[in-house]
Amino acid sequence: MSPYESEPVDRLVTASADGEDQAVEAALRPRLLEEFIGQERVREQLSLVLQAARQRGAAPDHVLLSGPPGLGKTTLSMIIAAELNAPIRITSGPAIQHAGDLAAILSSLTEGEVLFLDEIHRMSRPAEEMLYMAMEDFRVDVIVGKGPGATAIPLELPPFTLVGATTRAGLLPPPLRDRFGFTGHMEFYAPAELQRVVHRSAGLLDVEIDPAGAAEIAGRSRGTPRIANRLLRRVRDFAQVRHDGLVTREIAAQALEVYEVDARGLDRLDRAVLQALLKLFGGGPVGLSTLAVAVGEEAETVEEVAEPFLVREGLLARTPRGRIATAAAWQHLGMTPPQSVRAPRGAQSELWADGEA
Ligand SMILES: Nc1ncnc2c1ncn2[C@@H]1O[C@H](COP(=O)(O)OP(=O)(O)OP(=O)(O)O)[C@@H](O)[C@H]1O
Repeated sequence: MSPYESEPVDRLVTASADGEDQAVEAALRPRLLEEFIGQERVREQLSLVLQAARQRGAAPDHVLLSGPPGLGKTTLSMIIAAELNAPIRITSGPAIQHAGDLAAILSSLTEGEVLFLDEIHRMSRPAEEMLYMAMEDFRVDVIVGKGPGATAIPLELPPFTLVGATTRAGLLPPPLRDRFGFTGHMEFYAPAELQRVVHRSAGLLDVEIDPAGAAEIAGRSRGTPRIANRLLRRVRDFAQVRHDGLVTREIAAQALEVYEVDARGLDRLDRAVLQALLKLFGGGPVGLSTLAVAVGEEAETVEEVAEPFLVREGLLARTPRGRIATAAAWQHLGMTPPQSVRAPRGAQSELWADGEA
């Protein structure tokens, strides 16, 4: 299971969508490629694929979108359909347990339709094998009956475009990966891009916000538009209830302090892990299970929920000897590392190369 998928959804900074997100997201999704913010490379590549297909009057190659949740894979798949003026059918790997489930979907597609298959890496093996043939030859063999009397009835499919999304392109079997004509790798968004996302969403939600307010929310959103949109909604509540509705830098910062999302996007659990590492273990190295006991969480929760972001932010490093805090971690919590840690020797020294003396 991916570290992303195992995140509990009750965290404000989780990248997975909860019920409220799903309801609001539909309204916030950009509809066309030119409204889609950031991901310049994927956008340019995709725009060429789509334009060429439109010129040829044919369905484009199948598209694979890979990257962490909440970066806009579903949104892009809808944009692909909109740009092609084609209908879209949305399903997901876990929803397709049997090859028959997939056969039913494929056989009801219309010509040129876009089929969006989210979490494609979680499809069952027989369905996956059926998909190979459907993608390549626009044909499936439907098996009728069981045992020695079973027969395969070939079924022609209209040309369609599969858009697969995965958080883990590496988990896809090569035969499946190879059948996509184009793979777009989605990256975390830069703060300036997220600021534009916040600004745009604020406009759609009728929230009055100034540029510094949008920047403040963007900086705490962990590079993820879904989180940016969620934080914006919480900040909007705060601005409306406690103030006059206008979101400024100060209001955004105050609101997110109430919700325990700090200036760098760390929440309570992330900070508890760092604090234990620094205060109880002098910055490490300390074993995962010891660290987990210190924060009163399961080792899996610390490893899969808190650590990926802390590692990505360069605040924590996983080493064979245990978890180590980096110079940036001490700095972030406003603490001075002990002398022994400030001048490390050997293997750890590169962790300090860009930190304070
Ligand atoms: N580039 C973008 N510009 C503006 N809004 C965006 C962008 N990317 C994502 N969003 C917004 O972020 C939210 C989440 O996007 P989306 O559902 O497409 O993510 P996802 O990658 O499909 O996530 P998951 O893998 O969890 O389904 C949506 O509300 C969408 O409007």
